[in-house]
Amino acid sequence: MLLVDEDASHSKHLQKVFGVSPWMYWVTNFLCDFAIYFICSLLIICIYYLMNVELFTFSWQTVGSAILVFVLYGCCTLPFVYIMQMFFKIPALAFALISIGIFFVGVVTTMTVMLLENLQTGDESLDTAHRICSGVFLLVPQYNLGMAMYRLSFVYTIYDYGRSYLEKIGRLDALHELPLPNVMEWEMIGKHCLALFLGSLLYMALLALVEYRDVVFKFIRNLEKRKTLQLVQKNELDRKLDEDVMQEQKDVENIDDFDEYGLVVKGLSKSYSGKALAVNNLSFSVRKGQCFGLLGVNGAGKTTTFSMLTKRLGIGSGDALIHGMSINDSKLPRYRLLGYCPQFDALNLKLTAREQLAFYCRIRGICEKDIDKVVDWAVQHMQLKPYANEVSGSYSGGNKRKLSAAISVCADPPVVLLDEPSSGMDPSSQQFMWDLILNLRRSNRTVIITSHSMEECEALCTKTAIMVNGQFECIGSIQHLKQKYGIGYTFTLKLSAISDVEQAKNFIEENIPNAELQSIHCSSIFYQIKDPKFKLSHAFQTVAMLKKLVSVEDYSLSQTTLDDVFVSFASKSNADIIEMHENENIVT
Ligand SMILES: Nc1ncnc2c1ncn2[C@@H]1O[C@H](COP(=O)(O)OP(=O)(O)OP(=O)(O)O)[C@@H](O)[C@H]1O
Repeated sequence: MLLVDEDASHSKHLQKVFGVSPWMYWVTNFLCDFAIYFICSLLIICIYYLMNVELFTFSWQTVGSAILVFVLYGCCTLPFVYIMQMFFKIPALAFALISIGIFFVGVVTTMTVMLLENLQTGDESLDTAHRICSGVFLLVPQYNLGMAMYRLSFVYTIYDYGRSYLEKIGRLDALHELPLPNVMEWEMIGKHCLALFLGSLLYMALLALVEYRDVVFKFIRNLEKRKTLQLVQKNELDRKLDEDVMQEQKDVENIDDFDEYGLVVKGLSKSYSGKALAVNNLSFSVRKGQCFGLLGVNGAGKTTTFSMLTKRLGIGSGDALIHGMSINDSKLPRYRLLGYCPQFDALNLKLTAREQLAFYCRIRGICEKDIDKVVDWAVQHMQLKPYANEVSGSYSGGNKRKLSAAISVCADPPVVLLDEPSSGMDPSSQQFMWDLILNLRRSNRTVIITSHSMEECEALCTKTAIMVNGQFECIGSIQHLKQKYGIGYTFTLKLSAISDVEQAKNFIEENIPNAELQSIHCSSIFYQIKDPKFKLSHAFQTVAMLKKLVSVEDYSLSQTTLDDVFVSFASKSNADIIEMHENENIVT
């Protein structure tokens, strides 16, 4: 259950970002699970022994064999379950279905072969069915456990008959000379032990294959890269790039001294479907001590970008360099360089803030003697002291976010990625988070944030890019964006009746030709007037004339803010999505 939980909450990914290699993750889990399983198995055998249940304890050889079978079964079943749990997202469902499945499969396969064996003695036609079943079922760990236990009980049954007979004839002194079969023989538990041993190797190899699939199946990655590049090239022909975005691309290409840069992203792209790009040829650079803001509407591709930077997703095409080293470089010490706060808090809700911070400090290689100091600092600094010893499941959303941010900076990494760091926070917590980011900048850390808020980017970022449908629509400092896009006015008109909208729209467009329609919501019409020399009096006169034709409930004219610019990009995103779906429908 914990594994499903860790995967679903992205805590496993966070551990990997902070330096836990896949093999280390699975080996530690295996050792921990196996230790618990082994102690439980020993306890069962001890209880049998103490309660004088002779079935598995009548001789030391049987006890040893039972322990061997349990050990091999544990080694085989644990990686088998690790693979099975990957198909689930809900921990309780995984627990229920996997345990019921294991029990059911174990009982059915074992009972089938036992029945066939018993029936076979009177009917030779069942011989083939028995041979096939007992051969194929060797692949099932639970069958091997069941049959091994059945064979051990079979030896005991012979022993019990022998003992009763010797007792009857008064020769119990010859008990040790009973001709019992060797339990380790091939047809007894030998083949089941070997099957369990080979099964453990098989399932461990499968687990390794799943974890290292990108390395093992390099051709799939290369194929994806080629496909993504084709999509990027196809898109390149259709799209018209903003001049600042093009300049940023050129600047990135021309960087030859990476010492000044915390992060350089070159032509990063990703496609999930193989048909459309979720991230389309992003290039940007962030100097040390600066904060880069990735601003975009829902679905713009911000999280996908972060997922590639933290290697949760393989890069479709392009590259990213952290302190001059490619993130694909196996020598890159990501655990030392990168801090990451995911969009959804990747916390273990059963641990306290202190425990989680100590856990991640250990993962990140902080000396044991310093861990308490770091944890105290983080708890104090993040205003988590009152809750530090409570399980994080009981925290409010804002405090969970603070804890996630604390985890991302606990080892003082030089590059910090924060995915919507202040989402769900009240204004005072938001201010607190902003102070934290500003402090990171002051201490020469490179910070990259994603956000939906222009205000946040204005307060924190030295460079901001607005992302629409996976690509940058504009990039630059907030001052630059304000100068470039924040000119002119936003003109809003609210009518009393929706039926008047068309007439009002035509009238405005006739009388104010440079008014660009941004959107229409119910009876409200939004225009942008980009001409800085536009006379306000002309707008008022036009509305006064319009009022004679239709009933105007309200209207406003204000200078364009960056939020208006963002909203206009968002409308463009929606329009593009609708157009894309329409095209898809035409094609189908
Ligand atoms: N696992 C996935 N499989 C298929 N498509 C996906 C997957 N994850 C994201 N997408 C698609 O990729 C695009 C970008 O999604 P992404 O989550 O990166 O956006 P975002 O900007 O982070 O949005 P939000 O602000 O809502 O988090 C969207 O169109 C989304 O539907």
